[in-house]
Amino acid sequence: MAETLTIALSKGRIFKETLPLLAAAGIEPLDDPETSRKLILDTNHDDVKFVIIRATDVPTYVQYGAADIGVAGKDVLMEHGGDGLYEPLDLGIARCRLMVAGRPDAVEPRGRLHVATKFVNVTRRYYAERGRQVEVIKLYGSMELAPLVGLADRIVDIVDTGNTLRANGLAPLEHIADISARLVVNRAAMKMKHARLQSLIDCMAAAVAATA
Ligand SMILES: Nc1ncnc2c1ncn2[C@@H]1O[C@H](COP(=O)(O)OP(=O)(O)OP(=O)(O)O)[C@@H](O)[C@H]1O
Ligand SMILES: O=P(O)(O)OC[C@H]1O[C@H](OP(=O)(O)OP(=O)(O)O)[C@H](O)[C@@H]1O
Repeated sequence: MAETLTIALSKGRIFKETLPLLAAAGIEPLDDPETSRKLILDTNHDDVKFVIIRATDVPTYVQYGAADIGVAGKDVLMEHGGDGLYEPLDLGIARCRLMVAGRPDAVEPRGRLHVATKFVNVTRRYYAERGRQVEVIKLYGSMELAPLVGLADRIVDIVDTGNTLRANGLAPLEHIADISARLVVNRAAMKMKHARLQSLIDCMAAAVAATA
């Protein structure tokens, strides 16, 4: 049997939207991660496995070679930095925008701007490039709450429909980047398992082109 090919995916929208692209490459899971408690899923190929992990952990697993290939949002990749990763394909799925948001009537504070986010590296870089010293406050979720309770003046978060911001009386203020999910490949695996990975990338690229 050939050496195992390990594919890292997160539950939810990434898994759901990647499935048809993997099916185009002839790869299908034998379990549903939404109902199964298993973290390693078998597929219809004995030598292909999925590992089901948090979205933010995908670059780390692929960087260290614990997974050969994975799917991660560009937001997560920007925050991770991309060390040890090859990014061969924009899958065009899980599209959204990374934005600065705040109260619609937001004024500049007297002191430093306080910005709450889980994207601390991206946020520091964004303001540093604009020559602004800001206080970045690391949160792990529910960023929209921060300006409502006086924890921060702004947030940096994902915006899709804008419903979450609106529901909390916030508005998008500055666009940082357009986001979609990307295929990421471990650099060493790309050499060692080149033929299999390249044919998987090619099949997925054809499926992406067909849906565009
Ligand atoms: N509302 C959204 N609409 C479209 N794409 C989104 C939306 N929210 C997040 N995304 C994209 O999908 C990716 C995965 O999001 P998902 O909600 O599955 O994980 P998460 O909750 O951000 O991560 P974690 O599991 O670490 O909390 C994000 O990195 C982003 O690129
Ligand atoms: O602009 P919207 O369409 O409201 O989407 C934006 C929200 O989606 C994401 O959250 P998360 O993935 O936790 O929420 P979801 O899975 O309910 O979209 C993100 O952190 C925002 O809170």
